[in-house]
Amino acid sequence: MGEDVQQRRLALAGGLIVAGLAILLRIALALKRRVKASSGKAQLLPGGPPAWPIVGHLPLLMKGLPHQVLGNLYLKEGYGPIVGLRLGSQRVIVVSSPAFAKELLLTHDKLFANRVRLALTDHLCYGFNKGVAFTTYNARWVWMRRFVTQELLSANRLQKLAHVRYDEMRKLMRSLHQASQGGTRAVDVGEAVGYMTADTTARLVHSTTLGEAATDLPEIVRRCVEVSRPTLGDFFPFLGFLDVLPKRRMRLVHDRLDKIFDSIIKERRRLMAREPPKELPNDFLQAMLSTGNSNTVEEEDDMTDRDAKALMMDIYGASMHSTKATTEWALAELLRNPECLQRLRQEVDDVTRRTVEEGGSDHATARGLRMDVVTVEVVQKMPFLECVVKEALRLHSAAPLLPSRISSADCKMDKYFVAKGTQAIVNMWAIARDPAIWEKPECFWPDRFEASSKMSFDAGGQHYEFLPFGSGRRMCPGMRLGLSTVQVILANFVKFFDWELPHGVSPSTIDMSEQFGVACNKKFPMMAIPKLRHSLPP
Ligand code: HEM
Repeated sequence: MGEDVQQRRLALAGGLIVAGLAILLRIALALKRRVKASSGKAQLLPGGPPAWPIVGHLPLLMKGLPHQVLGNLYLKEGYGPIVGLRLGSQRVIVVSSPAFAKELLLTHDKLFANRVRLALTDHLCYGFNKGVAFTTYNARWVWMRRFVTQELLSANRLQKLAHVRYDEMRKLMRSLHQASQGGTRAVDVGEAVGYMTADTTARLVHSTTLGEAATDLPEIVRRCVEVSRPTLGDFFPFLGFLDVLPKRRMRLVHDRLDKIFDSIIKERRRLMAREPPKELPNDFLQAMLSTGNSNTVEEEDDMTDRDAKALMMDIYGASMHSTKATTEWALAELLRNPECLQRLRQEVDDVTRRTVEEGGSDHATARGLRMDVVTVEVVQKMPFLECVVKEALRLHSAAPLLPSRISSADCKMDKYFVAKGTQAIVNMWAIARDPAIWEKPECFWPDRFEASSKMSFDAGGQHYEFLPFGSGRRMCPGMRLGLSTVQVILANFVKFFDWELPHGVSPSTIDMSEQFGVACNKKFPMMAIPKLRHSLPP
């Protein structure tokens, strides 16, 4: 008993000493920054609301969804478009204007091209500086990113694999029709789209569906989202050793995913041992396993099985959630705005009819694809659809806070001094709702993006008012695939189905609350009843 009390006292004393040293270190570093700022004739960053001792501005984030709380500092509480905050022991700048976003993502792009190391990178994924999403800016990342862009996401590659996307589109429509029992029951549209994007990604990456490798996929995806929350160590790295439980939970999910990826790779290696090279699938997995894989050494342009698994994890993680979230939000906005839905339907019907009347001059026919599914080529002729998707991306960015970056050297942003090791967050949610930039910012109004309008931005990362795919070196490499997938799904949804809301729900009562997570999703699933307009493609 006595020993127990003594041990607790020792632990408490140890804790106090660590906290005391941390505070002293913090004061010393703050003084050093002040000296550096004044010697370089720069000013210190404007601060946010008063910080709490030790935890800094962390309690602020408990007040609501992080993008909204941080965005409202600028939009409602009179703080500037750049503020310096302290989240735990981490220095963070939050940027809420296109001008500062440009300075960060263009002027200082290289300096801020490093991602932040989090518990989930080490325990759910395959570790920091593996794969392509959670890495510093280094030669290996440059090679990996080029590899993903060329072997998976190039226009040529996507064109060759178009049939996969249309197959999965047909499957999605059949599954919705079945689940709705012939148009009589409401279905969870986002969930169905999520599985469709998972299976499409799987077939693009390794030519088999995920369902074939993992029957418990829905449960694993749910667990992935649950365990991806920030941990104590993300804010206080020196306390990371206390994250025993969250790390254990991440590990358990990681192990289940690892088994699936292992089985996919093993199966391919068996095939490689059996079949001549020309009989093997010409897919991304094959490209990864053919990089001169020594499986032990890590050369810059070589890939071990672990690297291949890390890349698969990143690609699934980055593509599934954001594509699903964007499609679900866009459909929810269309159901809330029946006149937009009607206008979109008119466009889809007109363009598809014209394409057929023109004798199937559409590329799809030339390549032997069925005309019945609206294809990527056909959606390119639908300007209103493009505006609808952009407006959904503006109001409901899958990443309302662009994933944090961390600076590799001191720099100056405008007149402010930003120290090496500062994390930077661009708040797209705030920029998208700034009435100084957007007329009626809260309104779903696709026409604002019309070609003749001064807001006819594309999403390619050059217009800092509108960055749904980010910008600069770390910009989303899957933009082309993500955008066209959302467009194709929506066009087919309105072509083949009339959409009704469940009993008791009207357009004005659809709940548009957000849930912050891997992607910013609808808090409540979009339930709707799909009623067939045309017979479905076989
Ligand atoms: C509508 C769908 C999508 C949206 C809204 C979206 C959005 C984003 C955003 C905002 C980023 C962060 C960019 C930055 O920090 O500047 C990102 C990164 C990334 N996205 Fe996407 N994305 C989508 C689809 C896809 C798809 C289909 C893929 C691949 C198959 C993909 C792969 C990636 C990867 C690998 C990264 C990390 C890039 C890096 O750190 O170098 N995304 N995405």
